[in-house]
Amino acid sequence: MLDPRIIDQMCGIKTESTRTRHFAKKGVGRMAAAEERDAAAASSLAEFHASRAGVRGLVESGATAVPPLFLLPPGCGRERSPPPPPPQRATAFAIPTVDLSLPRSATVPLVRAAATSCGFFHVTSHGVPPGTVASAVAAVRAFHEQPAASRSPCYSLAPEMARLLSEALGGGGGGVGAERLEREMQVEGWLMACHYYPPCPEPERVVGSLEHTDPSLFTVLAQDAVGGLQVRREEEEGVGGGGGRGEWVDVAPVAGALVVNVGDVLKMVSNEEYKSVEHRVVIKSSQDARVSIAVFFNPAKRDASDLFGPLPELLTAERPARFRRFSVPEFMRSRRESGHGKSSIDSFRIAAD
Ligand SMILES: O=C(O)CCC(=O)C(=O)O
Ligand SMILES: [Fe+2]
Repeated sequence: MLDPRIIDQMCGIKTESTRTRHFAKKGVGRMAAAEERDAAAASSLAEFHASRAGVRGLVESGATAVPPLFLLPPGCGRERSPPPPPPQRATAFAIPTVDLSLPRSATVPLVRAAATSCGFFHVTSHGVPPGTVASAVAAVRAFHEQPAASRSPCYSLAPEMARLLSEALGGGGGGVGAERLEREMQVEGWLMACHYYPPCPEPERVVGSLEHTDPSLFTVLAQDAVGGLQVRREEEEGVGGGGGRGEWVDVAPVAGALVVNVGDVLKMVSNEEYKSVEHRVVIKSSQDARVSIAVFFNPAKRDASDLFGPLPELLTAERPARFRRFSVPEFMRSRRESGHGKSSIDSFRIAAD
């Protein structure tokens, strides 16, 4: 059994390794080696995904060494240093501690000293009951430590959705191919938002979440039975598309179903074949709190030089590219600049003649 800390490290290393593979791609003259390495890495990654057991599955399979997939390539300058020899005596680095029950005149200089020296500090007497933290930690642990048979569908849903959305692009009948999106951008779920919408005595006077489009490729959402998710329906174009027109309609929860919605990145990559629809959450109940969990799937290729745009095979004389190419950092910057939740894709739109 691996130490759980190693699992965490493995998760961290995986992310780094994905990024480093993209750096490797840029080495002119070492292209063949880099491509070979990429192909090998892609096939190990595919094998890992096919196991449908996640990183924890490696632990359960009794792995005693970190598979190469999770290691940075040698010479990239970002490898982890070899583990130090076992210490003769405990040498744990102690970050400063700030006891929040002390008077302000004491905590301010302590915080200043900590923040200006090592930048990390513990806070104690913070008022958050230990049981509250423990129950949040236990919920995360319980999810990841379910039997593999219960967890594995979670790992397979995302790649399956990416393949389906890809295959359905370009007029069906195979479309652009099931692997196209994965090849173009390497789809990964790297952000989860857990929402809790408390009941409200005057539900009609508030919103749980303001109208927005998701900046993702696509989002998978689990919701309980309370309801409150609404999408903006535009008459001319079917459902959605933003622009602040159209009527809000409820997306009633369906027992056992998950909601999938297209995000702004996929709208642009699909050259607007797919809609990224404005949605919001209203409060439906003065009695029941609502819980939802959104997982946002995005391109793993997030370097400034990884450019995406409408897939070339979707472009025709009648339907030329509607968006210019963009990188994920550029897209996220434009999203921040356009203000919370506002779609910024119009700044990438190519004006029609
Ligand atoms: O809670 C919901 O149903 C929607 C949440 C949402 O739209 C989001 O997290 O982007
Ligand atoms: Fe959303």
